[in-house]
Amino acid sequence: MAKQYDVLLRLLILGDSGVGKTCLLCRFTDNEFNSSHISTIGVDFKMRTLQVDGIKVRLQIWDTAGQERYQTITKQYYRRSQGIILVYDITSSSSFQHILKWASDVDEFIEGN
Ligand SMILES: Nc1nc2c(ncn2[C@@H]2O[C@H](COP(=O)(O)OP(=O)(O)OP(=O)(O)O)[C@@H](O)[C@H]2O)c(=O)[nH]1
Repeated sequence: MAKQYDVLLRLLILGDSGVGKTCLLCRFTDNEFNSSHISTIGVDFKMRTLQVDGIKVRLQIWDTAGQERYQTITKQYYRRSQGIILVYDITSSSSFQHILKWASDVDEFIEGN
């Protein structure tokens, strides 16, 4: 059986609740958009495999809940990822300002572990 991928990369999406993290991921993996907002509970993931310079790269992208009450769960995934995508809503300045907080949380968690 042909190998399904050559490289596996784990990415994590972070940002305030409602900024569009799940929608962004659904568009990227399934080319779909759903206008209803159902908050992610804890974490969820989707995959997409791309060809990059002849190499099959499988992206395993973890979508996290933006709500504060899930942060104990979502922080467990910081260390397991090889890349982090920080998302904000272009119509919400507070969600943009909070990007600094998300980034410093990641730094803090990674340094402490
Ligand atoms: N107009 C517009 N609305 C969007 C866009 N992306 C997402 N939305 C809407 O924003 C709302 C929230 O989107 P989600 O993707 O569920 O947000 P989220 O960041 O995953 O939220 P949590 O799971 O609570 O952290 C939904 O009602 C979407 O329809 C966009 O590009 N344009």
